[in-house]
Amino acid sequence: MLAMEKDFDSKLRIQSSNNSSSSTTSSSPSSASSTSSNNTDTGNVPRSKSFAFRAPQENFSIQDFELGKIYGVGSYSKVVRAKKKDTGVVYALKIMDKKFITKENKTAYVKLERIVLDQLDHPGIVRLFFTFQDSFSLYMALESCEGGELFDQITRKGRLSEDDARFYAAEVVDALEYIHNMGLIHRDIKPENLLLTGDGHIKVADFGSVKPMQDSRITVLPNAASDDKACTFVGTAAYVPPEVLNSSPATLGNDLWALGCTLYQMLSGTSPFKDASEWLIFQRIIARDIRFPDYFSDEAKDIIDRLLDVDPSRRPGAGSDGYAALKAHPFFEGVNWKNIRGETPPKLALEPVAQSGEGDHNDESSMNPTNAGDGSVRQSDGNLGASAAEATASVTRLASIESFDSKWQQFLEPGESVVMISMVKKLQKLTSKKVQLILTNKPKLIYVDPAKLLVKGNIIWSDNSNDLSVQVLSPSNFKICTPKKVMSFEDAKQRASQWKKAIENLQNR
Ligand SMILES: Nc1ncnc2c1ncn2[C@@H]1O[C@H](COP(=O)(O)OP(=O)(O)OP(=O)(O)O)[C@@H](O)[C@H]1O
Repeated sequence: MLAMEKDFDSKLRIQSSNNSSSSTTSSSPSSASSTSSNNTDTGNVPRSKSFAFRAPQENFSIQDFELGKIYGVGSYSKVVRAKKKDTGVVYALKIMDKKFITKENKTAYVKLERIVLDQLDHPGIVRLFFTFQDSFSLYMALESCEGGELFDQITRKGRLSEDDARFYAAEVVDALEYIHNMGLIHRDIKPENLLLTGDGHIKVADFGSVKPMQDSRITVLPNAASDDKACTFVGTAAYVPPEVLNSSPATLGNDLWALGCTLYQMLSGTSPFKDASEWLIFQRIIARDIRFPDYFSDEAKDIIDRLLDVDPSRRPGAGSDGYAALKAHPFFEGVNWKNIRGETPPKLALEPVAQSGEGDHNDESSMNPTNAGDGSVRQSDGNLGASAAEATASVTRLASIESFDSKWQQFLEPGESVVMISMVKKLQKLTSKKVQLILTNKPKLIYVDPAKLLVKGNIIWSDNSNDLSVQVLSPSNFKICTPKKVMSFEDAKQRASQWKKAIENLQNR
């Protein structure tokens, strides 16, 4: 952890020029909007090995901020609304626990996101203003997106009108054109990572999976590059293109496929390759099994069909004429590409009032910055109407395909399918045991001894959260609570919140 702190420090203090002025001019959201532009010229992007970050590392402490609600919890971070006490400026503070990041080997991802966001300057991309750290945590002060996730808008509205979907898709296209021109592949485009400003404009977020292409204009520090380990993919199951499932290297076509899936989801309310388990989702993707609802216009069907081309180089935006082909598609007719940020956005659907558990926003432990990275329960995840398949498809890795082995089928009845499955550790006071935890659409929740292939426990299902609930303690650790028993589990793939979501979605189905 110390090494990481030093590493961050040294990388952040390479050059002092510009920094003092940038810290006063660029560390507030208002200055961001004045400097933001659609300009894809990278003249202002430092390209040498030694450079000063635009977003400086400040000597702030968490006490300098008044913390508000938790915007959300990621696999290794927590994002909290935070008002700087002296200036009154509101940020989205991304808090990462150093110990956890180091333990989980996420250092390279954190550095990469930091350095990439630092060099991106576009109104459609979440801006990084400054960073700071203390002994326990790293903090990134991001532009606060008060409108929440596009995912929540789709969930609250059921589905979007074609005009509204066109507006959001055009803003995403505009930001993606910039990202691709900078030589980056985002690799996790999906409605959860498309945030909205308070007035309803799109901001692309979550650059933790970003991949710089060979000719990238972005300067990447040593050890900050993301890796593509064999047998894993980066991204989210429901939005992954078929070539990635066949282990082809990432191209910008990945993002265009994901854009097609996202547009489909805006118009229909669900992603195109929806199914009861990741395994089935992958099968659908490989078979390119797409069904368009009747109410999709011909233009919408056509653009989605083209974006979901199995050949990544034929997706509009990936060809030799670049984004011109995508922007000229009849679906986008009438879009004023020169001034899309000047258009009036769709009206935001507001958060439904007080679901149970919503009061946790002010829960002291979740507001305690030293708990950063503890993966406290994601607050308003807006997922109540979403299917369990989609919830479980989120933030999962291809490695889980291997755990979806036919040997688990013997624990299913005919017609029953797996919603979520993980090799987890069942923690007891002094010992821990590896078990296969299996959630099915019945619903049924069992854990199985993986060596003896014996059911070791059947957790009595209840749709009532008083009788069955999941408590997330960290990205990896969670408890399943029933009136008689509390069972603790550790999921090495950090899917604690996904387990919670999957179980709750089945309870709310
Ligand atoms: N700038 C922001 N403004 C408002 N909310 C944000 C902002 N950035 C992130 N969030 C919210 O916080 C949640 C957690 O974000 P974070 O970047 O930590 O992880 P993630 O992208 O959700 O997940 P993962 O790291 O697992 O891919 C997001 O889902 C989003 O809803």
